[in-house]
Amino acid sequence: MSLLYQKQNQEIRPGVHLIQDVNASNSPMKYTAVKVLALDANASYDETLGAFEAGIVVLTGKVTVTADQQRFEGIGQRQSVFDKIPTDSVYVGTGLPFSVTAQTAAKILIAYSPTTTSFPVRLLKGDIHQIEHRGKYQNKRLVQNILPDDLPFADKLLLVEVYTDSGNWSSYPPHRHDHDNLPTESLLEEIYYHEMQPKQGFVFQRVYTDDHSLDETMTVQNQDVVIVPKGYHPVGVPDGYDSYYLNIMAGPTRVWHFHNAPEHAWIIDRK
Ligand SMILES: O=C(O)C[C@@H](O)[C@H](O)C(=O)CO
Repeated sequence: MSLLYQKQNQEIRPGVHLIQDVNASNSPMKYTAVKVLALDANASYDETLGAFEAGIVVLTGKVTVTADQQRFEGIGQRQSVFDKIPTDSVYVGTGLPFSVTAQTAAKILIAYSPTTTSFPVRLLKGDIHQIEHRGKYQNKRLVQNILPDDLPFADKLLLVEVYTDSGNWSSYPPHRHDHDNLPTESLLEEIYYHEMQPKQGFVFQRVYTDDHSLDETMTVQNQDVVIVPKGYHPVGVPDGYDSYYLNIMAGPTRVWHFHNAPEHAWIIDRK
């Protein structure tokens, strides 16, 4: 089973280009799915959700989103994800129709999680994001929380974006969240949508379980997706390149409690 989904570029509607489409039909993921779309200026994408909730993240550009008689005009805060400006997102509740119209050339990520529990449509402005500077030495990363577990605005979805600069590691020391054992650990699947700066760069990502029954190390390139159905999932960024990834997480309980690999937990305690 490959955990790596390389970028596509398929025009699915006039001016709407499909970059990624990972879901239960082409992956083992049960709680999470993702679409990444590039929209030409003035292009529109619309969809009616089945028994899913969705988080629409405006990765780049300016768009107008309509959902459930609400209209959010001119949302989006950046031209590149590497502007490191928290962007805007829209949460759309289960079963609702939505549309996205690009005012400028734009890129959006639509994160999905199956649910029949309704939560209201909500604009998640970038300026509400909780920003974190995590790590030390070559383990530093910038975290911009979009929909963390302390915002009760969704049934299952958790969304966060992470910047890891040249020569650093993130999602490190390795941790897992694949045991439904609260309060110690929650069971959350995870999807990574990666971008690189400069674009020709790559990162290494390893996904592995304690018993190594799953142990895959991948070369991940710009706009690739990596799925983490279970296991530890560290990311290493080569010198000279900067990494961005957006994480989608979901599972039986919407809380992020992870377990650090014991043999590597000392990394956290360095002075
Ligand atoms: O702190 C980081 O390096 C980011 C990770 O926590 C990432 O968001 C993840 O693996 C969540 O489980």
